[in-house]
Amino acid sequence: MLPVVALVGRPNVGKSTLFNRLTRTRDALVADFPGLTRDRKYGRANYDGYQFIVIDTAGVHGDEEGIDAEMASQSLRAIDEADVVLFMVDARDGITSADMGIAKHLRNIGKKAYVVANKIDGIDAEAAQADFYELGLGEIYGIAAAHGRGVEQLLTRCFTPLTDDYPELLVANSATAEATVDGEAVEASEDLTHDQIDYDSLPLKLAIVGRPNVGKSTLTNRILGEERVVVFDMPGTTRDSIYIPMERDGREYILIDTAGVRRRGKIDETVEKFSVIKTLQAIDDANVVICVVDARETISDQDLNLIGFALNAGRSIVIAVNKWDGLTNDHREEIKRELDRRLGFVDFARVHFISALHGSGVGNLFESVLEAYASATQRVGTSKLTRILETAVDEHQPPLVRGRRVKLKYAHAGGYNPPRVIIHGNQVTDLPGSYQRYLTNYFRKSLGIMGTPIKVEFRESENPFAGRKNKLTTTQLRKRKRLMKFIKKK
Ligand SMILES: Nc1nc2c(ncn2[C@@H]2O[C@H](COP(=O)(O)OP(=O)(O)OP(=O)(O)O)[C@@H](O)[C@H]2O)c(=O)[nH]1
Ligand SMILES: Nc1nc2c(ncn2[C@@H]2O[C@H](COP(=O)(O)OP(=O)(O)OP(=O)(O)O)[C@@H](O)[C@H]2O)c(=O)[nH]1
Repeated sequence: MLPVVALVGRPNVGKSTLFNRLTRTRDALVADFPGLTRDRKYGRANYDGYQFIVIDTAGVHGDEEGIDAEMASQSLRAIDEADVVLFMVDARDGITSADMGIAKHLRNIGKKAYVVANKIDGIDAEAAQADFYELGLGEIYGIAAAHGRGVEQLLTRCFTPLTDDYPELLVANSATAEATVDGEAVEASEDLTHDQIDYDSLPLKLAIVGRPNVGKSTLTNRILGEERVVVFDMPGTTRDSIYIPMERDGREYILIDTAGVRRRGKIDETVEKFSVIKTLQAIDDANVVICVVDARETISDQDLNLIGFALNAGRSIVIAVNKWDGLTNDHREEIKRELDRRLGFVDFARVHFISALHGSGVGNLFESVLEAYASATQRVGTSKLTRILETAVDEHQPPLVRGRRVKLKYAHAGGYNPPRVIIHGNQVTDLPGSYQRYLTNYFRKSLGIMGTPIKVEFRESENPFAGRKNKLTTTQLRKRKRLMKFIKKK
């Protein structure tokens, strides 16, 4: 599971700026659920070797009387869901009464909160920070969210106590990239791990996610109704999903149920049925995600954000358009056109039209689930990948950059789940986006990859890290050491 970090503070202290910095990845997609979450914004952060879920809250306003109500309405919920609270204040403004009010709440709740004094750029940071000890929440961490200063130290500080509880916190993928600094060792060992795993005999973890009311429970029950089931609750907080082992055609699965299978006498009306955190955790924990959308409603931004979150997390996906029963042909054609238009960014995912209620199309879903899983876990050797690269280049030469043709030399596998292909060559960082997309699609087609994102990365043949080592800060070195230790342990 990924740990959850909540950003709280009064308006304008820089919460959104920090949120954007933390959730920015190369293909950033923020899971934003307006309407559902009443002003909370959820994102998946992949920052500086750490991955976690971050919640941005709308600011708590300054008026003393309103604080309780506002904190209760949304910030409190975020704090409740979080493992770590970052309480942001404005280093330039000094303490305000709103800050004092929030601090009081945090002290009462007793959850670990770190006071983050933002906007320390261009001012006497130490003097400005000193002010905030009065909040009574311990050490003050100065940052400039807009420039990134201090952010890494802050994260290292608040995550160090969590690394034992949350092994997923440390990113294995970016560790691979980092670890090439020290040679081939890590990449080789990652391959070894992958090669040692017999994916076919592992239970396939399958999450069924979607907005409220799209039919997740109906689908889960439909799938389970046909199978022999043992239901068990993972004990813990409300944010835990239910894990249900099942068997289908001789293969083991674990269904991760975010909706809660209907069981008589067990429905607690007070618990919010739909939880974004629960959904995001389930996606993260799954091998394959079935994203359920409602055919009777237009595809919403929330649907797209869920799908985007799954892709960003590198998960394989299958899209199930539910409630396909009882629609006229015209209506169906219209829905299909709408889907084509809005789901272009996941054109590699299979789309199924199903009726969870009547069961039609549900069996076929599993074919795509297995196909996506096989795509994500397949093994491909360097020689095959390099051959594909050569054919791609033969068919369509890379462009000239500053009068020289970009040279692509060889390709190798850089990771699995999702598959990563690393291409080495000269001037590769100058390759235009269109050619990078051409190569990505070419690899996808040649490898027959469906339902899973594929990442193609480029490395300069000369050691791109040469001379960089000395420039790493001590914190970076320490973190790298920890990452290496973590990878070796895995
Ligand atoms: N100088 C400086 N300005 C910053 C920094 N971080 C944010 N700001 C500025 O502070 C202002 C508020 O930033 P936001 O990120 O929108 O603040 P917020 O806390 O999300 O505000 P609400 O959305 O109203 O709650 C913007 O004008 C930012 O450009 C920083 O590190 N240094
Ligand atoms: N016509 C039709 N209705 C369906 C279908 N699947 C589900 N429904 C109906 O849609 C409603 C919502 O279904 P649920 O399975 O409770 O949806 P959910 O996604 O689990 O909802 P939450 O638990 O609130 O997140 C119910 O009234 C179902 O009977 C379907 O395939 N066709």
